[in-house]
Amino acid sequence: MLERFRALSHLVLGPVARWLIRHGVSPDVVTVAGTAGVVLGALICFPQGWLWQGVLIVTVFVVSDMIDGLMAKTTGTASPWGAFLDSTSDRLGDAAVFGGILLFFAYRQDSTLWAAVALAGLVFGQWTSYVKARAESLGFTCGGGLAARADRLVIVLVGAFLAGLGVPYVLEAAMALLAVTSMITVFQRIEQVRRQAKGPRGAQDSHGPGAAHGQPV
Ligand SMILES: CCCCCCCC/C=C\CCCCCCCC(=O)OC[C@H](COP(=O)(O)OP(=O)(O)OC[C@H]1O[C@@H](n2ccc(N)nc2=O)[C@H](O)[C@@H]1O)OC(=O)CCCCCCC/C=C\CCCCCCCC
Ligand SMILES: O=P([O-])([O-])O[C@@H]1[C@@H](O)[C@H](O)[C@@H](O)[C@H](O)[C@@H]1O
Ligand SMILES: [Mg+2]
Ligand SMILES: [Mg+2]
Repeated sequence: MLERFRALSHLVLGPVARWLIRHGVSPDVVTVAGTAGVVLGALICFPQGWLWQGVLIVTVFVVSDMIDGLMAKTTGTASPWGAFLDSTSDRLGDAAVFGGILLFFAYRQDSTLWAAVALAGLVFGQWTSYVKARAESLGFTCGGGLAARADRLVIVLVGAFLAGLGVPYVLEAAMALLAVTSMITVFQRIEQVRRQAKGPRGAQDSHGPGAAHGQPV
């Protein structure tokens, strides 16, 4: 849903990207540093119960994930390596954010139930991304759906921020929403792939999806 704001985010973050480029910073450095910041911020702050503080730190670093690609496109250095580094780093950052919230529920709230819901949000979120990555590796088109990554991050971060300010049950509601919407997104994406695979081209065309990779479709 938030994907439509990508152009707007480029407009807002353009000056930051150009400043970093002028100072000789590469997109890969921004990707790696941003991921490290997300991981450290989430895993240090959330299990301690420092929720709003953790959200502010994580938000600063998660925004760098919009800046790295913008820098690469601005300098004409966008590459398959950059795409690979960016996507695989995102998985680690996401795991730290949801893992941090899981540890918060387990150790600060003593709630196995909500820790399990956070785990479900983590698993369905990573599954969503994997479905897209695997589908694209087989030559299918796949993406979008109810809760893509930016949507998932905004839901968990807004929920944690408000919970940190003392709003009751908002983090629980956010985690439940995430678990459900991410699961729906998995099925939406699987259905996208199934339609292509079982359609006339996917089933019959030996030059269609999957053929180039020597994989069964
Ligand atoms: C008073 C103070 C209040 C403070 C309140 C704080 C509360 C904070 C709460 C929430 C904020 C959360 C914000 C988080 C937004 C997350 C957005 C996000 O995840 O963005 C990531 C994606 C970027 O995706 P990706 O990495 O795939 O794209 P890139 O552009 O990087 O391109 C990748 C290609 O680039 C090349 N490449 C990359 C790297 C590299 N090293 N080399 C390369 O070559 C390569 O070709 C790659 O393929 O961004 C998006 O998806 C864009 C859309 C996101 C729009 C987000 C808009 C946020 C909107 C709302 C925030 C609501 C806040 C509400 C606060 C309410 C508080 C009560
Ligand atoms: O698939 P998803 O998680 O909703 O959203 C995202 C993809 O659209 C993007 O291509 C990739 O770089 C990110 O790491 C993330 O995976
Ligand atoms: Mg990025
Ligand atoms: Mg990314």
